[in-house]
Amino acid sequence: MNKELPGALVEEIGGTIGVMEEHVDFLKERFSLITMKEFKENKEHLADKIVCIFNWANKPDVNSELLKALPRLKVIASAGAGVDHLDIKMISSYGVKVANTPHAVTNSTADLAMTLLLVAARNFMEAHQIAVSPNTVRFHANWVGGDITGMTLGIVGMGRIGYKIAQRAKAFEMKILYHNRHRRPEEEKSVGASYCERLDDLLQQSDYVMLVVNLSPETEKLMGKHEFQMMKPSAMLINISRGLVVDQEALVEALETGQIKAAALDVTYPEPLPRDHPLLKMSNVVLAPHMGTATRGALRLMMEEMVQSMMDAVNGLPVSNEVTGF
Ligand SMILES: O=CC(=O)O
Repeated sequence: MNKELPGALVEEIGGTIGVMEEHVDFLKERFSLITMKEFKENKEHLADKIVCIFNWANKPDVNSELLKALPRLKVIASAGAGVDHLDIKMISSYGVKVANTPHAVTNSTADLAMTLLLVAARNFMEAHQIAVSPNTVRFHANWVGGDITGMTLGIVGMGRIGYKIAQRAKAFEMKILYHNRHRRPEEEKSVGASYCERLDDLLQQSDYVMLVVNLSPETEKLMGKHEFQMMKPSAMLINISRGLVVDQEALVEALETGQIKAAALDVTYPEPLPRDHPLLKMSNVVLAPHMGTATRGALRLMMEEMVQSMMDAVNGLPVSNEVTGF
């Protein structure tokens, strides 16, 4: 460990949830790294750690015990936009800031949102199975899908990612509706979107409903029985936000009873779903393993955004991307 550099606690180096191998040198040039495993084995290393890096995917257990062991800790840098895995109030009671990476993830997540929309709309999963089957055929009615051009996309949550999705949808010549806490006049104008103050209005008119909100007490189970009843039977739900934004039992029922046509989900609860979960067996469901940010570019940008926040904290500057308002 290089004693000259500020100390950083990281979950792990390499592995599936750790700092990617290709980012290790970049980090090591700036910080003296210690992993959680090393920390657990030898706690006295910790006292001089002033920053932490965590990946939401590991649902890191940032508890009082850890915070007490890090008396000089200034900031927890969390990869990704969502911070629902961290108890920010509790963390800030220790004088520690939390920073996320809201800019790094916008394009990759918006791209995945459109991927899910296209894959579900065009019955791509089934088409792929037919294409690779030994008994493949020249034409199959099951791969006749829904249209995109001219159809209505309802975006629930017009933040950074929602807006990027709207830009992509505009290029696909879709009609765009959005529901958001606040109206976004400039964004509306630039993509030709219409604001729906009531979520029900958006649900009733949309052919594709895209969930892009942060998970919070206000948005938990935002989509329940009533909301599915509001949707068109021909409509599809796409969720790239957090699983808990949807009442999953109500979703299963809506899919089983034909209240809605299909769902494409990057997020569920829990993740991954138990292997006997009904959503895994439905032909009108496309599942991805929570991979909105999983591109090389986004991972690199996330690391850069986290390092910026950590360097700010080390240098006593206002911390970039500090998460406030909890
Ligand atoms: O889920 C990924 C993120 O929060 O960016």
